[in-house]
Amino acid sequence: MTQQPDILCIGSVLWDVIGRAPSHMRVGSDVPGRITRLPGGVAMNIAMTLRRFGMRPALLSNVGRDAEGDALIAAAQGMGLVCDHLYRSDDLPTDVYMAIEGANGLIAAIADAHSLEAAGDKILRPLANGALAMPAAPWAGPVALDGNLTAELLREIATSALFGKADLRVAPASPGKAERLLALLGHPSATLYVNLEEAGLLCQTTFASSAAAAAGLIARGARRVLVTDGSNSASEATGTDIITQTPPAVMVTRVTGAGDTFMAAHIASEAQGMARDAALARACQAAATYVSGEIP
Ligand SMILES: Nc1ncnc2c1ncn2[C@@H]1O[C@H](COP(=O)(O)OP(=O)(O)OP(=O)(O)O)[C@@H](O)[C@H]1O
Ligand SMILES: O=c1[nH]cc([C@@H]2O[C@H](CO)[C@@H](O)[C@H]2O)c(=O)[nH]1
Repeated sequence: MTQQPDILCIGSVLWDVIGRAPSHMRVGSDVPGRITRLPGGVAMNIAMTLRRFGMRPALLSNVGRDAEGDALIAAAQGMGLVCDHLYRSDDLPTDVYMAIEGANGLIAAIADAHSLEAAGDKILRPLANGALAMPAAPWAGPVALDGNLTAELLREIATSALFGKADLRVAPASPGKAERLLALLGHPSATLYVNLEEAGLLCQTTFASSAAAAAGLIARGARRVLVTDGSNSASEATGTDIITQTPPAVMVTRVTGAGDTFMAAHIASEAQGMARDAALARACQAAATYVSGEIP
């Protein structure tokens, strides 16, 4: 039986292939280490985290009809993610992201999300054909949308009636793709989740604080934004005010994924009816707990 989701995660769902070595690495290094494969892609990461916070996300993406795709869907279903609405392409392979991490941090990464880009608006069919929604009754719940979609598709979403009633929560896929989100900046029901660097890229400037960045994005037409800045304060801004809070101090053992944890905790807190201050505090706390190495 198809499970009814309470949030849609739209964007990349792929395999992360991560090579990790304990040594300091540079261009051309060839060192012993470990290579692992785990479910990834921004939409998938957000969905996995939302699930931990008690929500029931459905994935909208392209997954190939290949062995990698079958294994990825089995992993997602095992975590309780709704996979019934994924587009399974016969000719587009499952996407993959590859990163090399040394003792000195991320050395380099390549995101091959070409199949998602090629699938285009086919991934959105369940929002029009009645499977999840239809033009006469558009999806009226939360949507976590990632910036792996092409700028063209993001522009279409920004004006589509299929998203006219949705509570859009938007995350960039990487600093390199941050500018794709410009199409959604003026969307009347979009909330943007960005870090300080991404806020600067969207506004073509640099900001000294999350509050300044949040104000800058509102000035550029955003309806609501949340800006994080690592251990420094995080801010939420609307057209009327800005609230700012400082995450609790913790010992950092991991950083990748902090932004996803912040966003998922914030969305889940609001879905549970928490007020703005409380939701921001819970998101800061959850992401700080995550970077400290614990599971929030
Ligand atoms: N050093 C830290 N100490 C405490 N909390 C932190 C630290 N780094 C990150 N956090 C928590 O995580 C949130 C998001 O961090 P950050 O701004 O680094 O996100 P990000 O750059 O999107 O992360 P990533 O891209 O690695 O997932 C912060 O608002 C904070 O709550
Ligand atoms: O362009 C992209 N870069 C990185 C990711 C994902 O983000 C995580 C790393 O920051 C990782 O899961 C990767 O798949 C993506 O989906 N698109």
